[in-house]
Amino acid sequence: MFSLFYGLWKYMFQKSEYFILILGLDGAGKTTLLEAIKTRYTKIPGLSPSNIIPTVGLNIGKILYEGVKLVFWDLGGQLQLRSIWDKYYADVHAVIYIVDSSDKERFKESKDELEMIIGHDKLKDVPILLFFNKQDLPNAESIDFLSSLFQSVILKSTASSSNSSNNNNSSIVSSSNSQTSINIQLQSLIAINSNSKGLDDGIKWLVDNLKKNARIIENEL
Ligand SMILES: Nc1nc2c(ncn2[C@@H]2O[C@H](COP(=O)(O)OP(=O)(O)OP(=O)(O)O)[C@@H](O)[C@H]2O)c(=O)[nH]1
Ligand SMILES: [Mg+2]
Repeated sequence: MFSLFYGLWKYMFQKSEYFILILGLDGAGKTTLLEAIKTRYTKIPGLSPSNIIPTVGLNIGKILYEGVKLVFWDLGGQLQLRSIWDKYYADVHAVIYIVDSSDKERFKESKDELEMIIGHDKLKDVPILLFFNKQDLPNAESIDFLSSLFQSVILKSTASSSNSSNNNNSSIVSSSNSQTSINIQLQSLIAINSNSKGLDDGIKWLVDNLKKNARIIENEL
């Protein structure tokens, strides 16, 4: 009986809370993004980019956005730290994946990591926000170029896709077979600028998707 009332109380009064994992190669800008999110959406500003050092453990940020709580987990991207990424997969509602748009030598490495994420069993039905960061740099590749480069990973991961669409910075790829469905948004970003439109657009897309259809994580019940 108690659990019934508790469930009802939770449903009526508690704000939804979503966990979001921030992944990407070392140096892509994950922590810079996390700090920009704090600056943009909370009253306490995040660290300035000059005070950010490479991540070894876990950085956490929490915000309230349009009535929902978002908890961001930022992990280190160095090769030897990537083996712990998947320990978090079962506990997240969404993934943000960041690419350094100027690091041409590592696009292949970044694509390979993204491919593993998209294809991972524990991340089925989880929305993925793919940020092409550092768009302020003169040697950054264009969003068109990066979109077609990364589109191949997305399509490969959904080999049985029945339908895909692409407009400007966004790409929603879906499949009639729910086992291979994927919901991914491609978005430009300048993480060092906490007021960038890319940041706003990306977070809005994420929250809209979570509100519509977030997966249920068992140990939350
Ligand atoms: N120009 C420019 N530099 C950026 C941007 N975002 C991040 N950087 C720089 O990229 C470098 C790496 O940023 P981090 O946020 O530490 O990268 P990370 O992905 O957290 O790296 P790890 O913690 O090692 O996995 C820093 O020197 C940042 O200032 C951006 O939008 N533009
Ligand atoms: Mg970091």
